Amino acid sequence: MVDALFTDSLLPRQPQELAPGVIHLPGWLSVEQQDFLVAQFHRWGAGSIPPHHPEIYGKKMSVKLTSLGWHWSNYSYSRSAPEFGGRAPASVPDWLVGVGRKALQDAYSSSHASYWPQLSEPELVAWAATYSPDMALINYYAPGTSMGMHQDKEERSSAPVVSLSIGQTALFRAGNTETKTRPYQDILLASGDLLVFGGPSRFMYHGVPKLLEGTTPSGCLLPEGRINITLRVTGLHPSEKQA
Ligand SMILES: O=C(O)CCC(=O)C(=O)O
Ligand SMILES: [Fe+2]
Repeated sequence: MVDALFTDSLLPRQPQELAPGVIHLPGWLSVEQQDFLVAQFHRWGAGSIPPHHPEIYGKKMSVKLTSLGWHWSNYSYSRSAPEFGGRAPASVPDWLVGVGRKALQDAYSSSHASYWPQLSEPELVAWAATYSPDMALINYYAPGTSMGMHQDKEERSSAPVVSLSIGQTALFRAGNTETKTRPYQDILLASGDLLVFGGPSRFMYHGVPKLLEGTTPSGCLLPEGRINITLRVTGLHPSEKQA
């Protein structure tokens, strides 16, 4: 009861630099943008690779996944999905690349980021404009699901990861780059929040221990659960396939 009183919307949510390179901007997406992304989520899900529970070493993840640009399976990227008739995912649309660029520009502006990337505003704008994510992971967390601590390290690029959240609030655990264990910081990622992690924290361990019940904003087009979209630069050539 008391816990519920002090979670999420009742606490002031401010932009926060959790660690060098890790910036959380609460409420970055407007309600209209969130609505658009929910509709888009359904369109992507109806495409060549339906949301599915990926298997990791034979064990199914609780989260459902689809992707753009590259298919992800068992810690590796491929251009097509053998599990889905060899079909290839749709590519990352230009508008979503644009969202990624704006995300870097906003998150890493000197008003939020004091440690990294330490660029002047014009340098930041120019750098953000070169961000070209060639893959997006689109996760759906049904109520009660979670994601264990892991590093996003299948990419051969150290470009930042841009993460967007829609629907139920998630407890997100931002760890360190060495171990899955402490020190870590727990934050709440609510509908519309932006999180970026790059630079010295690009390969930090992170996970989602749980979703919070009763936190779907009223009017949200996603009736339950949570969508998380991460944009990544794979650094892979389109003709490559990871073993
Ligand atoms: O759902 C999240 O906030 C994080 C998702 C994530 O870590 C991943 O897809 O690799
Ligand atoms: Fe991740």
